[in-house]
Amino acid sequence: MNTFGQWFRVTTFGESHGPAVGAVVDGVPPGLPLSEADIQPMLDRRRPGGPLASPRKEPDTVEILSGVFKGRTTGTPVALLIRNRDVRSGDYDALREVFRPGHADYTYLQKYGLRDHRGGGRSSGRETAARVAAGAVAAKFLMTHGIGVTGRVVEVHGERDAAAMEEAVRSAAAAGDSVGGIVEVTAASVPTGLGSPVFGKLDAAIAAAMMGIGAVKGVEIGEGFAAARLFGSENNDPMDATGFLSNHAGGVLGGISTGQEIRVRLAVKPTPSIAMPQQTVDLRGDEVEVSIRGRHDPCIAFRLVPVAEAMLALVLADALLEQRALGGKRI
Ligand SMILES: Cc1cc2nc3c(=O)[nH]c(=O)nc-3n(C[C@H](O)[C@H](O)[C@H](O)COP(=O)(O)O)c2cc1C
Ligand SMILES: C=C(O[C@@H]1CC(C(=O)O)=C[C@@H](OP(=O)(O)O)[C@H]1O)C(=O)O
Repeated sequence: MNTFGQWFRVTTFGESHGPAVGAVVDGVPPGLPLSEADIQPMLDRRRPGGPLASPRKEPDTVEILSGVFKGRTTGTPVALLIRNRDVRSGDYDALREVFRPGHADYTYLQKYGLRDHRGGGRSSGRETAARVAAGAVAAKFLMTHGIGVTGRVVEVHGERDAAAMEEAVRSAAAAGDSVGGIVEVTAASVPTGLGSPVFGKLDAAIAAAMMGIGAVKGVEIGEGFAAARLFGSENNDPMDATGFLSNHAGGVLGGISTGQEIRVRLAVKPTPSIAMPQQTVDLRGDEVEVSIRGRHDPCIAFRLVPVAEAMLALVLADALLEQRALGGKRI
């Protein structure tokens, strides 16, 4: 069973080098005003291009195929399509029989017994375009409850200053290498009472959603790992008659939202596909050296910000619908 996605449900489809990627969003309440213009800005923030990202030229134009009539959702599945426009599968010819260190090539073959070697296929970061489109629908629904989700890169390769972060990416790319970073995503004006105390914990749902994004290797909520080094007196959030006096918990206590800002941090690993020579094996198990050409992000953290926002929006939309359905405190 999924930890989230029981009420506001999303499936994505498509491969990086197929004709399109897309999403089907089920459970969107009827009557929500929705058009492509609500979704496109979030996709524009995610799409490849620019000095710090893959040079693949994808317009990432979204089409709404169903679930909307006269500018409002009908309560039926909302299908979203994004066509792939700049596929260059020849880049992967030399990798047909080789496992890229750090990518999903080896494990995918172990699981399915076959592999779409063209750009990672289903394991490509390209799939996140579909999630962002779905997340934009969730964000639109959350807006009707006054909830807003925003993210930012807070660190790249240990650097926190914007210019130093950019330089870290540029110099790694110039050396044929890549760097990772930390992304923070927050949700404001979340009502109290979302989530459940045991299996449907809101923090567990958030962690599962974030870990479900490629290249994410760690998730923290509130103080996260730092809490392990604090005293209880430092980590607790005392209350007075006006409410909580601090937010070390990151907006969730006992699996249920406190009504404070939800604060999540993601550790994003360095991009696996790098030009620098690396040791690996081929399909026969023979040792080979691989140097990966093609169009890759030298740092995924910047690309991941709208994806993390989308995932948090999807979890919160799901939790809101659950709260409505279970007839708990009225929201
Ligand atoms: C938005 C985004 C962009 C990505 N861009 C690249 C890329 O250009 N090259 C690459 O090798 N991996 C890229 N990745 C990472 C791989 O998709 C990911 O590392 C791979 O699927 C293995 O999964 P794992 O890192 O979660 O174990 C990207 C991931 C995301 C979310
Ligand atoms: C295309 C996108 O990112 C891609 C993610 C990716 C990977 O291996 O994850 C590899 C690269 O693509 P290609 O398959 O063309 O080599 C990136 O450009 C996108 O985000 O839209």
